[in-house]
Amino acid sequence: MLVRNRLFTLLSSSVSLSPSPKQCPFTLSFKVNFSRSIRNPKPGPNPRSHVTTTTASKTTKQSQPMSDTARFVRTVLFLPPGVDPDEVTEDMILPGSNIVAGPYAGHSQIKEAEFVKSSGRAKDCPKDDRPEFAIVGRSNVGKSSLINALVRKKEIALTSKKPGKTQLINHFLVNKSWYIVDLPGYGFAKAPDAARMDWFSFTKGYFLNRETLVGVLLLIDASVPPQKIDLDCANWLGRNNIPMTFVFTKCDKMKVAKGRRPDENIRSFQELIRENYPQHPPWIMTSSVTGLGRDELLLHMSQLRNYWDQ
Ligand SMILES: Nc1nc2c(ncn2[C@@H]2O[C@H](COP(=O)(O)OP(=O)(O)OP(=O)(O)O)[C@@H](O)[C@H]2O)c(=O)[nH]1
Ligand SMILES: [Mg+2]
Repeated sequence: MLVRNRLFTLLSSSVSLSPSPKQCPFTLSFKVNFSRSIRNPKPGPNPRSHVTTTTASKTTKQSQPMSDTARFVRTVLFLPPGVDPDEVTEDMILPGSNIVAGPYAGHSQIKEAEFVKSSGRAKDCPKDDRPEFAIVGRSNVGKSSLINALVRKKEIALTSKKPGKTQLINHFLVNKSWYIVDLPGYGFAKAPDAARMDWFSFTKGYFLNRETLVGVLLLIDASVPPQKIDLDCANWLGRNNIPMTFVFTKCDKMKVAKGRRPDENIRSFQELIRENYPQHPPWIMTSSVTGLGRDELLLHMSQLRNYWDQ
């Protein structure tokens, strides 16, 4: 019940949207099925791997009535495999997120990270079987900065004040066992429409064919109000059943244009997402400047990875 109270406060205190959700041009026209919240888990010996997924429809408890709290928890929180919604307690929720830590959360520290290669096309990407996470978002949202913060190396991924720095698919090998992938940003403000569309044709092949993609971290700039292009991207990923985590960046920026603070922008974004997703995708607040959310995000990635690895 504690869980319910805490999240209810978080969501019900949403600031009013401008424009309101009903008039909002960002409203998505479909409901996304997040049943594949974790992509391509390898079939394995773990007896729990088939019991609980994040979808109610797949659990063995389908015929039992669900408690209000369980229903609420399922709608608002991200439940990783192996977690019973009736057993979620407040201390299982990672701070600054809606993510529950489950039994697959494990070793998450990064001991070593190295740049492996840049690829111009999906078919040129590394061909081994290691799981990977793609970092996606608008130009200048902080993708390269987040990678540097995660691996605690200042310049492993090149950052720039000028949007459009990252132009290729860049693979970074972590602990010799999994990849972080830095992708070019979309929606570079000064690019003509044709060039913006190129982003989708460039990355589409990667998203749709990359068998080892565990999930996408979709970065959203928390220092600005919700942007249509971010919702379009989430929309596209959802429609294609590509599991995503919303990673809110720049949460340290308290002095922002138009007077809206990161927490207000995040609530607005969540409100728009909540309208259209039967189950809320995982989200987390981060700052590459202060390190906010770093350890929590790594733990989240560890549980997705470990489940995938079964
Ligand atoms: N205050 C603040 N600034 C940030 C944060 N993350 C990134 N920045 C700044 O935002 C700018 C863009 O950061 P990048 O990491 O290069 O962004 P990107 O998404 O990789 O950009 P492209 O490669 O051009 O798509 C840089 O000036 C960063 O210093 C953050 O968490 N807080
Ligand atoms: Mg970059």
